[in-house]
Amino acid sequence: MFSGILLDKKEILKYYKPIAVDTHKGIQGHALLIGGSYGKMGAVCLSSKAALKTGCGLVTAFVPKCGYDIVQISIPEVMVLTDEKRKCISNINFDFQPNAIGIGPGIGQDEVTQKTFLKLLRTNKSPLVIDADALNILSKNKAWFLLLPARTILTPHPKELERLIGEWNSEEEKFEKTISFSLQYNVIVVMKGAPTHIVDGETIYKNTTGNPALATAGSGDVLTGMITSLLAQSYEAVQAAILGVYLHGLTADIALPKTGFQSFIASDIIGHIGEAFLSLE
Ligand SMILES: NC(=O)C1=CN([C@@H]2O[C@H](COP(=O)(O)OP(=O)(O)OC[C@H]3O[C@@H](n4cnc5c(N)ncnc54)[C@H](O)[C@@H]3O)[C@@H](O)[C@H]2O)[C@@H](O)CC1
Ligand SMILES: Nc1ncnc2c1ncn2[C@@H]1O[C@H](COP(=O)(O)OP(=O)(O)O)[C@@H](O)[C@H]1O
Ligand SMILES: [Mg+2]
Repeated sequence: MFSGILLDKKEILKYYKPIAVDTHKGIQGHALLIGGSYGKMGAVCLSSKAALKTGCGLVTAFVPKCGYDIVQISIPEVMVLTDEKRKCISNINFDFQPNAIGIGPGIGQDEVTQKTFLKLLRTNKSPLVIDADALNILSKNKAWFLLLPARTILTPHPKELERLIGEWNSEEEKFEKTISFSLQYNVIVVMKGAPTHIVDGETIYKNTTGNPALATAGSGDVLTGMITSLLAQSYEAVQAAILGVYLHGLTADIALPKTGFQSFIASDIIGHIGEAFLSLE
């Protein structure tokens, strides 16, 4: 029997903050999405667009040089900073203080990318979401776990989770190991799956939205953008994770009668974020 907290609409409305009438883009949060590499620029495009569509005022994407035109043309609302390298990220450098940073979608695991990620971990002052290849880099360098800022959000799928915490022999052991990891490093783990669980120390949240339509490329990249956006809008870390996961799943539930399971793609998640928010009003 599940003994944690079920994430249904009633629970979500405890955290959800409607937009203030007098807000403006300058106080609505500035998210920085760091990712992309040659052939995987779509991942960071999806994250950045999802961040905007989840309500933050400004979004900047930091990408390798080859991503400049791709991001500018596919999402004109997003600002772009580029690395000096063409195909991968080697020197993360920006001259503003983001309200939240999401790193990992499509970033690859090149040696130079690993080095600059380490530098970011040592110097960063913004709330952080770590996904995809940034998680895989962490798994290859487990000593870096100690550098994770308190309340960092990690969003592994089951394979990424296994790389982080090692194998498990039962569901129970998987949760025990994830809870220990979360407690030891004071981080929040979004255990993506069907369903997704969010582990914050000994508290476990179980999501109630979502369906197999989400089993499609880029679905997690979108989630990273949504959670980073909420974090940039001043939601506390676990609340950003919870609300992001709930809304992400809800988009697929809303879209399903129109798209069916098969034709739903990650861009359809982004296309339905508005309806998901409206259902909370
Ligand atoms: N359009 C794009 O640019 C895309 C880029 N992507 C990027 O590609 C890189 C590699 O990510 P991947 O996740 O594909 O590669 P990984 O090697 O991390 O994960 C794939 C492996 O995990 C297993 N796996 C995934 N979900 C699972 C689940 N729910 N249960 C059990 N096993 C599961 C798969 O069977 C496979 O063996 C990342 O940087 C990611 O962001 C992907 O997100 C796909 C789309
Ligand atoms: N059968 C399913 N039911 C519900 N959610 C699913 C299902 N399959 C995948 N998802 C969700 O889709 C997302 C997949 O993330 P991920 O594997 O990182 O994708 P990608 O790396 O391609 O962006 C997660 O949020 C996961 O919970
Ligand atoms: Mg992923």
